[in-house]
Amino acid sequence: MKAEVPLLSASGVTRRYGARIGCADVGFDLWPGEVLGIVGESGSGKSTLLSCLAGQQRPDAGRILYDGADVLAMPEAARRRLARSDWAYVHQNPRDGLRMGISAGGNVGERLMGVGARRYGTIRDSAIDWLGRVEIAAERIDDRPSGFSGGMQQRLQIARNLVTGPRLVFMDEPTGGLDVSVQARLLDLLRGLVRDLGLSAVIVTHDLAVVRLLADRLMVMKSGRVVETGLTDQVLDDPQHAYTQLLVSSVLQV
Ligand SMILES: Nc1ncnc2c1ncn2[C@@H]1O[C@H](COP(=O)(O)OP(=O)(O)OP(=O)(O)O)[C@@H](O)[C@H]1O
Repeated sequence: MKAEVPLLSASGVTRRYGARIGCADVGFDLWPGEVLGIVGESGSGKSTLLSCLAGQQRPDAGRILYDGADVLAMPEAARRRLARSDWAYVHQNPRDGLRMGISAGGNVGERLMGVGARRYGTIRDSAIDWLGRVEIAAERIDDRPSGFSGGMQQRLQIARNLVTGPRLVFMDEPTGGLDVSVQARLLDLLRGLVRDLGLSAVIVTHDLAVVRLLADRLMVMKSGRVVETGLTDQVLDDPQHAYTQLLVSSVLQV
C-alpha cells in the first residue's frame, strides 16, 4: 500500500544559467522507501536538478514538496535543519562531503552534534558503530580521512551522512572516480544500507550499472529535460525514447 503523501514531490522545476538551460520543467513523485535514479550524458542537467532538489540552489520556477511541505517557501533556517537531520547528501568527491582536517570519528560525530547530541561517550559509540557498518576498522577512528583510500573516504562520507538517520538521501555519482573493484564493493554496501534502513534516495549517475543495482525507477534526462521515465528494468531492457536507446546501447558496447 502506498503512503498518502510522496516523500518528495517536484513539479515544473526549472533552472537557467543566463540563456543556458540547466534543467527545465522537471517533475516526479518519490514515495517513501523508493530509490529514483536520474541518468543522462554529461551536461544533461542531472547535477543542476539534484542541487535544486536538495536546496543548494534555487530553481527559477517550479515547486518542491518534502513530506507535503513547500521547500522553496520555507525559511532558510528550516531548510538547513532538514539538510542536517532528515536529508543526506553524498557528493561524488568525498572531499566535498568530509572535513579532511578532523578525524574519521570526528567526521561522524560532528553530524550527530549538529542534531543536538552532546554526550561524548554516546557520540563515540555511534561513530564506532557507523564505521563498522561501512567496513572501516574501529582502530582507524582517530585517523584523518586524508590518509584513507578513495573508497574508504567515500564509505566514511556515507557513514557521516547516515548517522543521523535521514529519510532521504541525495547522491551525486556516488561511485564516480573509483576503481571498478572498489565501485562494486561500494555499490554492494550502498544497496545493503538502502534496503536495511528503508531509505528513500535520489541518485544521479551516468553509470547505468549503478541504477540497475540501486534504483527502483529511472528518469532519463537530455538537454535539461526528462525524456523518459519508468521502472528501472523496463527502461533499461525496453527503452522507448531514441536517446535512451542510444544511452543503453552505448553502454552495451563497452
Ligand atoms: N554554474 C553554472 N554556470 C553556467 N552553466 C552551468 C553551470 N552549471 C551547469 N551549467 C550548464 O547547465 C547544463 C546542465 O549541467 P549539469 O552539470 O547539471 O549536467 P550534468 O548532467 O550533471 O553533467 P555532469 O554529468 O557532467 O555533471 C549544462 O549545459 C552546463 O553547461
